[in-house]
Amino acid sequence: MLRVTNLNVHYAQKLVLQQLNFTLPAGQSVCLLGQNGAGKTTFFRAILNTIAYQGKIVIAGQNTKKLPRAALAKKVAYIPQNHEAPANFSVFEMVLMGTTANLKPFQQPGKAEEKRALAALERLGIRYLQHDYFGEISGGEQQLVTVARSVAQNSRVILMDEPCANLDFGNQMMVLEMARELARQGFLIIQSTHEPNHALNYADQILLLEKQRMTVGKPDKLLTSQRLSRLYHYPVKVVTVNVDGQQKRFCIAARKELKHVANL
Ligand SMILES: Nc1ncnc2c1ncn2[C@@H]1O[C@H](COP(=O)(O)OP(=O)(O)OP(=O)(O)O)[C@@H](O)[C@H]1O
Repeated sequence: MLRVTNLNVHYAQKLVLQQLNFTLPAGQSVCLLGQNGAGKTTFFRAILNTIAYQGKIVIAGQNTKKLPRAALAKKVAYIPQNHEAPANFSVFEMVLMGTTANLKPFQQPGKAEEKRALAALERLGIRYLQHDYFGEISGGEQQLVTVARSVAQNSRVILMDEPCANLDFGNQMMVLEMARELARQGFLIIQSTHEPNHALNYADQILLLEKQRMTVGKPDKLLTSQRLSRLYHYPVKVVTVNVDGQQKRFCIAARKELKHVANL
């Protein structure tokens, strides 16, 4: 579904992504981990063809560099980290806009698109917001609307840049479960996150970005105490807990005392 070959990205003299080579099949929920500034958004930008890069990115057999923007939008939906709030659009209109990626030039959304937009709002549990202005709802609600828009877009690859960042605990779980459900329906979902517990419990596959390089693997193999401590420069322990007969793994901070606080 997504094949990345010899991907290198620089900003001026600064090398951000170096020699990335991997393939991700359809039907997976993938978590992308990496420190602040590691290059997660840059990786998404390369897939979206909005920055210059060396190498090749192929989605469903097609080189994304050669796809016109509209054709790429049919294949990839993107939820950015910070969304601008166009105050004069309603929530329903915002989500309906997602459906236009699949329309012909100048074609207006019809009944089928309206139905899809409403279904996406329903799925995110925010249909009650449909008549509100996007600019007048909370940051977390806006986040859910952008997720609904990407679902309405119906592209087979969905890139989510920290989709849970502004959400309350229940809505975080809902987005994670929805990502997993969409993956079961054949979508490829890649979401960046700073919460290793989301990756440990909800991802089929992990992308771990460290020192410009990407490592790909299953959560139980890749997300060890040692690896996560090294990644975040902070001692953590991954523990296994039996939850209602199921073995779940959690990452917890393992520093015994806060030395940096004592030094203040
Ligand atoms: N337009 C740009 N011009 C120059 N440098 C940039 C640009 N955009 C990003 N960078 C740099 O590239 C590096 C990777 O940035 P990126 O936003 O991809 O990181 P990230 O992993 O998404 O970070 P975070 O987790 O903090 O959102 C950072 O050092 C950043 O300062």
